Amino acid sequence: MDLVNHLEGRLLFAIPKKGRLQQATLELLEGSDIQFKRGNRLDIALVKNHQIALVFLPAADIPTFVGEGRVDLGITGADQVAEHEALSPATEETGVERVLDLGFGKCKLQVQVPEQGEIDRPERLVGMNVVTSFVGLTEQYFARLEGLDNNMVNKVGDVPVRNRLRTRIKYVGGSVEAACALGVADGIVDLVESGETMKAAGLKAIDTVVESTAVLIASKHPSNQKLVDIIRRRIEGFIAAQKYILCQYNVKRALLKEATTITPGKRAPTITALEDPDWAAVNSMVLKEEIASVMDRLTACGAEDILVFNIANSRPGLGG
Ligand SMILES: Nc1ncnc2c1ncn2[C@@H]1O[C@H](COP(=O)(O)OP(=O)(O)OP(=O)(O)O)[C@@H](O)[C@H]1O
Ligand SMILES: O=P(O)(O)OC[C@H]1O[C@H](OP(=O)(O)OP(=O)(O)O)[C@H](O)[C@@H]1O
Repeated sequence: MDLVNHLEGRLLFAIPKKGRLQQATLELLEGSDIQFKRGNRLDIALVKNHQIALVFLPAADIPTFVGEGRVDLGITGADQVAEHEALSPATEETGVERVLDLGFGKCKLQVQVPEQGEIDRPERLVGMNVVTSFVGLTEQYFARLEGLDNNMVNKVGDVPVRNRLRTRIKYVGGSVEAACALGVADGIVDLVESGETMKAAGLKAIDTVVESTAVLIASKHPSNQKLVDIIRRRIEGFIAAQKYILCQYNVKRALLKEATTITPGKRAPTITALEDPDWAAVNSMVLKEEIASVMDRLTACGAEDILVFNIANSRPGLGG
C-alpha cells in the first residue's frame, strides 16, 4: 500500500524510531489503545482505530518536525525539545507546546570531566574544548558562564552565540564519552542516567545543564485539536493507572477520619456503608510507590481486610 497517499486527513504523531525512549513509548500507545501495525522497515504506520498516522523519526528530529507544524504531535525527550529551542528559537507560528510529562526516560544532561584531572568546576572549562551532541544547550550554558549578555543569547537574528564564545564547542553524534580519552576534549556535555557510562569512561559530573523526561509535544496549530485532546486524555489516563493502585479496606466508623487521612485519594476516598452500622468500607487511589507504608499505617490505625487492586486504565475527567 502506498502509505503516503493515505495520510490525507490524518493527525500525524511522531514516535522515536529507536533508542532509549522507544519501548516505553510503544507501551504507552498500547495502553492508550492506539492500534497500529508497522510494516517491516516502514517509518509510517496508519492507526486502525483513529484518524492518525504514526511517523517513526529519530528522537532528536521530532521537535523540528512538530515545531514547524509538519507533524501534529510527538513524543521525545525534554532535553531534545530544549536543544531544539536553543538552536531554533520559537516564533509566533513555529515552536512546540509541551502537552504532558510522560515520566519515563529520566536522565540529566551533565558537564563531565576526567575524574583524575585538574578541572573541578565548570568555570575552568571556559576557553577549552568541549564535545557534545547538544551544541545549542552547551553554547547557551557556556555563554552564561562567560558572562555574555543573557538577553543576547537565543534571539532570532543575533550573531550566533558560537561566534562570540571563547569556549570551543564541537559536535559529535554519539559515543561522546570517548572524547576526553581520545584527546579531542577537555570536558564533555552528555546524558547521564545510572552514571555507568560516565564511570566506565573515567569521567565525573561537575554540573547539570538540564534534567529530562519524555514529553508529549504538539505543534502550535495542530490539524485536529479535538483528536489531540482525546489522545492527551488517553495517555494521561494510562499514566495515572500506572502510577496509582486501588486500596480497599474496612474500618470502624470511629476511626474513619484517621484512616482516610492516610488514604485521602486523588480527589476524595469513596466511603460505603457496611451491614454492620459501626463499620464502613473505604476505596481510595494510592500512589504505587507508597502502598506498602500506607498498608502498614492503616493496619496500625485499626483498619482490617486491606485489599489492593491494579488499575487497568483511568480517565481523570475533563476537570483534570
Ligand atoms: N541513559 C538514558 N536513560 C534514560 N533516557 C535516556 C538515556 N539516554 C538517552 N535518553 C533519552 O532518550 C532520548 C534519545 O536518546 P537515544 O540515545 O536513545 O537516541 P537515539 O535516537 O538512539 O540516537 P543516538 O543515535 O544518538 O543514540 C534522549 O534525548 C533522552 O531524552
Ligand atoms: O548513565 P547511563 O545509564 O550509563 O546512560 C548514559 C548513556 O546513555 C545514552 O547513550 P546510549 O547508550 O543510548 O547510546 P549512544 O551513546 O549511542 O547515544 C547517553 O548518551 C549516555 O552515553
